[in-house]
Amino acid sequence: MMAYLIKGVSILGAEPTDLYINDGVISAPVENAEVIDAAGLVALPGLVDVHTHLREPGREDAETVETGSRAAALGGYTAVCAMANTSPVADTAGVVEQVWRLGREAGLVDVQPIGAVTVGLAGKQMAELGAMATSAANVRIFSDDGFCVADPKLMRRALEYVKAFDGVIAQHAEEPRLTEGAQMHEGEVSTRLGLTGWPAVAEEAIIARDVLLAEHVGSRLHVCHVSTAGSVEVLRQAKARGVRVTAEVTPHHLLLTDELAAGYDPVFKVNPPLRTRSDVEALRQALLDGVIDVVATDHAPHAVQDKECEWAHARPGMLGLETALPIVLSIYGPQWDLIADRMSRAPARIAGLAGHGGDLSVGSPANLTLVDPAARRVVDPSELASRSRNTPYAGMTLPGRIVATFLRGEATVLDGKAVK
Ligand SMILES: NC(=O)N[C@@H](CC(=O)O)C(=O)O
Ligand SMILES: [Zn+2]
Ligand SMILES: [Zn+2]
Repeated sequence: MMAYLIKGVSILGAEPTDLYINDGVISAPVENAEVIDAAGLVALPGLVDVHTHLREPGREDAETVETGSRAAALGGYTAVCAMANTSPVADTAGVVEQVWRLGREAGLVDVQPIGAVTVGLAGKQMAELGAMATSAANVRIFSDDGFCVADPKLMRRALEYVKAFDGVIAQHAEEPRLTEGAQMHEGEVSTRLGLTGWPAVAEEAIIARDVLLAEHVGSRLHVCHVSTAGSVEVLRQAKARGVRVTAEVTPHHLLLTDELAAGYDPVFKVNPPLRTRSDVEALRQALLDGVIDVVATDHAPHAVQDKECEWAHARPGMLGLETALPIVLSIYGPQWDLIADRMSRAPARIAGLAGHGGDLSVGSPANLTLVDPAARRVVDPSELASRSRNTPYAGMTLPGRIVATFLRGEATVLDGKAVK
């Protein structure tokens, strides 16, 4: 294993220093280390994504564990949690172990599988949560993402069940009866365009119900892709009461609005939909306040034929892994401690990933990324490592280039390029 001297690096924006990596950990000075000139670079703990779609098994034409892992490493990530809406669904020990193993084989990030809450994501019968928890994949997050666990009794039972092993239910909050046929955010723009609306209350009503259920049974709830100002208020009150709830926001909900639907380009179609400017402002403030705990990408690759078609027929979802840090930097600027907390420490804690989200002190696992905050780049979909091309940021100039990423002391990215 190669030893590295990362020379003149700024850890979380502090005065430049030398950082050594040896034997998989941040180490005391060693001889014969490979020198990386890190003047002007900032070191962050490796980013952790609690919400990634890798599409394998089943839609390897859109993404594989390997291509998604490469996109993640290039984005500065050292761990991603892979959502269960694959084909077959990750609702058994067999499937989660397969995804976990593929992640190990790719060796670019730690791939932590998420297990489905219900069999086939059908919302009828609870999946074998215990078997997935005790499998080699060691599943702790369970989610029917893509669908809402709409049945309150099932949701209650799932919350109770995972308590035994400190698991968490990650809810895609969407009351299905309120979003039938929905194409975009319900508001002025949907009225103007004549598209069926997805009202904010469809999200807020489920979050309100679920925080009450989590409070009632004393379990952990995680809310996926929070998108409205009203949801933030429900979460703020629940947290003030001490409910064990955490929440995520995506880079796209922190930046983009429903006005983008006006061009009918399906690259902007996503679930939950892009909302209004005032929702965006509330989400930005909630991430600062800690009412929203983490930034999660909801990286949702889709094949060309599923995206480059009529708006109504296009699949919802957008790429996120390779642009998340630049988007967050463009919004918040160099608030490195905030970024490290919301994109590494807090997500590692929620996912129970020991070894990630550390403080880069001597002896801790060398999971880290080096960022050049002064570099700017134009997003070019053809240059992405993802197998899909559905980025909403094409042509945008964004700050921050990921120069290197290390997973347990092994370089996964050097000079801005994946090493394998
Ligand atoms: N976010 C999306 O619009 N799509 C996700 C599913 C989901 O996160 O709900 C997908 O799997 O494509
Ligand atoms: Zn979802
Ligand atoms: Zn998702």
